[in-house]
Amino acid sequence: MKIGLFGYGKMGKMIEQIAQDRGHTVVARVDVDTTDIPFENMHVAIDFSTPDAAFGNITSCFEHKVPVISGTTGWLDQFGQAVAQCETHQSAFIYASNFSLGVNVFFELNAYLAKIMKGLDQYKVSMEEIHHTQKLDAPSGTAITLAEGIIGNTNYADWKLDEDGEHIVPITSKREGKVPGTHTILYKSPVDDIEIKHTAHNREGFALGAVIAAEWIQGKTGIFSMKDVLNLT
Ligand SMILES: NC(=O)C1=CN([C@@H]2O[C@H](COP(=O)(O)OP(=O)(O)OC[C@H]3O[C@@H](n4cnc5c(N)ncnc54)[C@H](O)[C@@H]3O)[C@@H](O)[C@H]2O)C=CC1
Ligand SMILES: O=C(O)C1=N[C@H](C(=O)O)C[C@H](O)C1
Repeated sequence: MKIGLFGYGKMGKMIEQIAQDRGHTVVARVDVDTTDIPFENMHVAIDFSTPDAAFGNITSCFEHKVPVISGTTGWLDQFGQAVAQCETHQSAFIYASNFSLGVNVFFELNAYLAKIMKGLDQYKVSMEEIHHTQKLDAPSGTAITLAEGIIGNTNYADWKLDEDGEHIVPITSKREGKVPGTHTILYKSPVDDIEIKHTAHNREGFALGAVIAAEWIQGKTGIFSMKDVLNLT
C-alpha cells in the first residue's frame, strides 16, 4: 500500500515506522510547507496534522479520490462538511479521536457503564484527561468521544471543560510532561466511587490502529468508524 502522510510530527513519524514494518511504502510526507503533493501515487492518506490544517488536507485528498484516515483532533466543527465532500467525490473516510484498540474497548466499556448508571442519581459523573504539554487542543478528542458516550446513554445533556452542573459531564484537562494520554471516568456518590481508567504507555497503539484502518479501507467507498474496522459489538 502506498501511503501519503499528512503531518510529519510525532504521530506521522511513528506511523511511518509501523507502516514500513508492515510492508507498506510512504510516498509523501506532507507538512506545513509542502508543495506539489503527489496525490496520484497514494492508495490512502493518513492525516495527523493540526486542528487548523486537518480540514484542508482531508478535503484536498477527497478531491483527488484518495481515501482518508484522520486522527487529528480539535477540528470537528467542520466534520459535517468533510463528510459531505467525501460523499460528493465518492471517496472513503474514517475519523477516530483515538485509533488504539485499548481505547476503542474503553469506549465500549464506558457506554456499558453509563447504561448501568442511568437513573442512579446518587452518583455524579466527572472526567479527567492528562496529556503532554505540546498538545494544542483541550479537552482531548478522546475525552469528547467518552463524554458523548455518557450523554448518549444517560440523562446527562452536555459536557463542559472546567465547569459543572446538574446534567453536565465536567471534564478537567491536565498538561504534564510527555504523558501520551490518560483518561479517567469517575462516578462519585456520598458513600463510594466507581472509576474506570485507560492509560496509554506510548503512541504505538494509536499509530498501529491508524495503519490497520488504512489497510481496511482499501477498495471501499463511504464513511466508516473504528467500530467497523475492529468489528466491535
Ligand atoms: N486519533 C488518535 O489516535 C490520535 C490523535 N492524535 C492527534 O493527532 C494530531 C497530531 O498529533 P502529533 O503528531 O502528536 O502532533 P505534532 O505536533 O507532533 O505533529 C503535527 C504535525 O503537523 C504539521 N502541520 C502543521 N500544519 C500542517 C499542514 N498544513 N499540513 C500538514 N502538516 C501540518 C506540524 O508541522 C507537525 O509536524 C493532534 O491533533 C493529536 O491530538 C494524536 C495521537 C493519537
Ligand atoms: O494529542 C495527543 O497526543 C493525543 N490526542 C488524541 C486525543 O485528543 O484524544 C488521542 C490521544 O489521547 C493522544
